[in-house]
Amino acid sequence: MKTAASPAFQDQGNSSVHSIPRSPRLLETLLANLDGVVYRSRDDERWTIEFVSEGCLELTGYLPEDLLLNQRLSFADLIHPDDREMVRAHVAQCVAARRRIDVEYRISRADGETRWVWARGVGIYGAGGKVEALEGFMQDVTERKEAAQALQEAERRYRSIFENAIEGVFQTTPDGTYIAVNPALARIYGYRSPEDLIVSLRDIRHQLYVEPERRNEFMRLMEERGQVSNFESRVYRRDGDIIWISENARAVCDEAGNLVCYEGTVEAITERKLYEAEMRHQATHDALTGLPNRNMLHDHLQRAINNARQKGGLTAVAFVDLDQFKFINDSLGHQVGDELLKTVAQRLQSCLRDSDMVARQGGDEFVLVLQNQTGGEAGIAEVMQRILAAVSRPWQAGDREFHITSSIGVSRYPTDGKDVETLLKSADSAMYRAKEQGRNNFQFFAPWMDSQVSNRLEMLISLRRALDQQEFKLFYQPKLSLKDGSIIGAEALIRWESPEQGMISPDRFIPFAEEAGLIVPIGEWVLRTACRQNKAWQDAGLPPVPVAVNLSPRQMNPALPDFVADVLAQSGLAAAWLELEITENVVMKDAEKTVAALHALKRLGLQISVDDFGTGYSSLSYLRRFPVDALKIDKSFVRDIARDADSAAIVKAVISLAHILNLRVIAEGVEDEEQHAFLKENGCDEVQGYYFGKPMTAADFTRRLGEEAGRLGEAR
Ligand SMILES: Nc1nc2c(ncn2[C@@H]2O[C@@H]3COP(=O)(O)O[C@H]4[C@@H](O)[C@H](n5cnc6c(=O)[nH]c(N)nc65)O[C@@H]4COP(=O)(O)O[C@H]3[C@H]2O)c(=O)[nH]1
Repeated sequence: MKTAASPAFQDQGNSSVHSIPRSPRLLETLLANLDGVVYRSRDDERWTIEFVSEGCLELTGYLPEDLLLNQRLSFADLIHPDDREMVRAHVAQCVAARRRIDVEYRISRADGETRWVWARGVGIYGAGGKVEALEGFMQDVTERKEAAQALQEAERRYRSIFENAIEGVFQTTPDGTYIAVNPALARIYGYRSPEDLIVSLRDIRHQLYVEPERRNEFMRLMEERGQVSNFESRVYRRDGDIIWISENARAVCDEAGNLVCYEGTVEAITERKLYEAEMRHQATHDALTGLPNRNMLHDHLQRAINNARQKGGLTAVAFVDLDQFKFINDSLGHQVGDELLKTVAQRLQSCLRDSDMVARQGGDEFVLVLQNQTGGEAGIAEVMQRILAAVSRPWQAGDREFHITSSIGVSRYPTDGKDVETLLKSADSAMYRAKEQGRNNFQFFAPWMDSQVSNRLEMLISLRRALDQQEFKLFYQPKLSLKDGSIIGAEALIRWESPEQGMISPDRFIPFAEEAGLIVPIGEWVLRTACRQNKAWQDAGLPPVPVAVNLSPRQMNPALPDFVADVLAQSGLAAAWLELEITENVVMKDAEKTVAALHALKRLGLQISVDDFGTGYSSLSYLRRFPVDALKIDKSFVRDIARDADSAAIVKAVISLAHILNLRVIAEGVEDEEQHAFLKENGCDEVQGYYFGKPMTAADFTRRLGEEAGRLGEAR
């Protein structure tokens, strides 16, 4: 018996007050050994203690005597101030309702520590029904309370994670109904709440998965491995939208190993999927036209070859190149060029079946792969005709209308090549053949085309050699006055005498030389040669005429005026006997710089004419700003003068407007008397064409000038 903690008892000596009778020893021992305290208090403001058992010291740190009749402190003082009101209300309610007191609260121990206690008790009622005392038992439940609180906290935390997770969390039965889901899953699947999802989504296989087999696959993996990771599927949201999700889940089994449910997480990955698809698309498609690019073309063609090898059938590869693309790009700018490429891409697609492919190979080149051509060559030819017609339909850029044509080369598997590279090369060679044939046509590959200089690399090597080995020649074509038919000039036209292929026309190599940057040295050679030749004719006493030299857009650089001055000085030719022919697109391209360069050239004293007039897009009024002396009407208008009223009207309009602008007019490509008569009648100044003389060697032109001198002499 701990004397210091001996039970305190205050006999009230009042028979109306219930009191614990003086206990026998057994009861005392029992009370002393209780893990808690037995108490009796008055139901007054301070809950004055009348009896408290020995455990008081251990529970509160105070001796029973300290509390007895509030000697040191009252029972109310012992209760933690924050809980006092709650305890008071609870006790009052219980007493009033004659219920058992059952309450948990904190007390402040003598050593300052706060402990949780669980107090139970009853009101002791007197004869009048008035409560006389409260009796009960109180024990320390701090450990249980803290454990419960920790559990609650842990649960709260997990619930918070569950409720607030960005990922969806679920539990489902193996037969596909939801047991529990979190708000995120409801959000991902488009339901109002987790409850809404659980009641609405009853059949996961069919209501959720776009491909119901995914559920089978999910179950199979679960059976085999007991889990799935990064399981990606397309699913329906409540509103029918389709999204991508990725699931991580595991099978939950009971102790006996029986499957209870599946639980896991769901991540919405639509954006990532779209991004991945976009990346894949970018790697395999051309950004401008959206068509498959070179990489995809190669893969596709390889598959087409494999297919044709296994199953037979004719596969064709068509190389489509736009004829005037460079010109449009240079003169109208890249934006218009881009629009044109997009238009052509759409038109090509519209000519093909779904199983065919059109890819952009680069620049203005497109490649078509036509599989399983049951119609044979005739069928392919029909498709090519359709494509030529579709590409050449007029197209609109802003408020202007344009025309463009294409040249197509076709190779066939297996006749023209058995692998991707060879088929493409053969189609490319055939395309060059189509260009040579006058453009706006298609050609099937033939083995002899391989020996032609159709490969660009070979072309480049050959052109460089041609410059070094002096394989270029200048021909001269006479220009005549329409007034008296006299020779009033010569146009210098380049020829390439290739040791392997004989005479090659400039149409075949000039565009390539322009593209490859070789036009500058070639152009310099032309200018020197023409000036030297003209000076030689003059020195030989022949009638002096200006020689006209074609200038490519690439030559229009700031150094050109100095270079021309230098060439004139070296050759000794007076500037008045040199004429430079620039095409319309040179004029239009970078107008400010061109105006400056043209003025500098004009200051040297030479003549400038605008070539191929009418084929480009410059307006006559625009020409007012340029210091030019003459316009050359393109031969395409001259050719059609007699047949086509529009061409005749254009030629007439150009002549009269040029005269208003004080410019000379030269018609080129005059081939017959009818054209000659029309031009003369309508006031054209000069003519050039096969009717008066084809381009000829310098020696032939010397003779022609000699005859002219004789004729002039006779006339005098
Ligand atoms: N159908 C027909 N054609 C006729 C007639 N009369 C002349 N021609 C041809 O018309 C072209 C006129 O030259 P271009 O329009 O400047 O067109 C030239 C010019 O743009 C370019 N070119 C020629 N030589 C040079 C050069 O030295 N430098 C540059 N940059 N380009 C050149 O190559 C183009 C073609 O030259 P060529 O084949 O010599 O073709 C020449 C000439 O042979 C005719 O009555 N009927």
